[in-house]
Amino acid sequence: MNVVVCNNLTKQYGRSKVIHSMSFQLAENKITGLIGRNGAGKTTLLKIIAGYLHHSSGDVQVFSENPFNNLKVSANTIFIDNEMSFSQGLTLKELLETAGSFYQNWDHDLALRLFDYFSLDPKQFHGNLSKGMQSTFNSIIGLAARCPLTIMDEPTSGMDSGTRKDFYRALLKEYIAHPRTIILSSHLLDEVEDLLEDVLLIKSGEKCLHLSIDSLRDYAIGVRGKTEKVQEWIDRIETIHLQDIGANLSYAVVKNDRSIKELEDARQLGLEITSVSAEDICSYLTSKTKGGIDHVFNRG
Ligand SMILES: Nc1ncnc2c1ncn2[C@@H]1O[C@H](COP(=O)(O)OP(=O)(O)OP(=O)(O)O)[C@@H](O)[C@H]1O
Repeated sequence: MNVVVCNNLTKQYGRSKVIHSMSFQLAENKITGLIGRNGAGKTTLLKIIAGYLHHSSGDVQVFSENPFNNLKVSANTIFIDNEMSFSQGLTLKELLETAGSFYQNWDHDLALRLFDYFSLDPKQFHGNLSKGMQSTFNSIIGLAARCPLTIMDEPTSGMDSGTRKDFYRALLKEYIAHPRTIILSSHLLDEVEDLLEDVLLIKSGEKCLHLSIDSLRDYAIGVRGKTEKVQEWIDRIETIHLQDIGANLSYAVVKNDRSIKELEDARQLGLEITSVSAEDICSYLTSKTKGGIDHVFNRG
């Protein structure tokens, strides 16, 4: 069953279109990484799915219903981000106690254990926490709520690296013990790669790729060698990325669908064929130019 189905989904803020005719489905009980650069439209898309924002055209269904202001969707969904606001008069301990009444699968014992582990002060107020501690508290709510659809928008924002690792480990353990549909947005695939089953990569409001993490790891190959040989080899091949890597040396990334003959040609030209990390593939595919930042410095 698909928990989220989008067909030609579009969102405009005034005249500015920020989600362009996006179509995809998210299956039940999978962890999907929503990956994209700053301003790609991740938060907008997640807020539409969570029912916080109206879409402009196309169709979006969550649990088979339009999510906007929908009771079924809000009862089954939690949206965690760093703008979450809580009752200012309540301490963290009181906030945890009241959270139980909002979420039907709330695990209070888990919330308390995580709260202790991350050394949060029960008498503290949410507004007085550091940015990283607010993210930690929000994430505890997100995990303990055990909502069938758990949406986390940059959940580790502000957390130190140890806390991030602990949080992702807690998320994985929770997910294995209590499967649910999780959407996790991040700029950094590296950090979440081992958790993910699927990746939805977006660029400037458009879907770039939606595939399993294994397929993404296998999506492209790199070739490196003398610039003229690299140029000769990629002559009729569409490149994903092309970069100077030293005096008369270049590195090109192409889709991993070359024929055996083409790969043999590359070896004959003295080119080295390498794998490309999933993080690099995402970075190259979402770059504004084929040469990345080097493009800014190459004026010739
Ligand atoms: N309320 C709004 N009114 C007008 N434009 C908006 C509004 N919210 C977002 N945008 C614009 O929509 C685009 C997508 O923003 P969004 O916050 O969804 O991206 P994002 O991928 O989450 O970015 P980041 O990774 O930087 O948080 C950006 O160009 C942003 O300026």
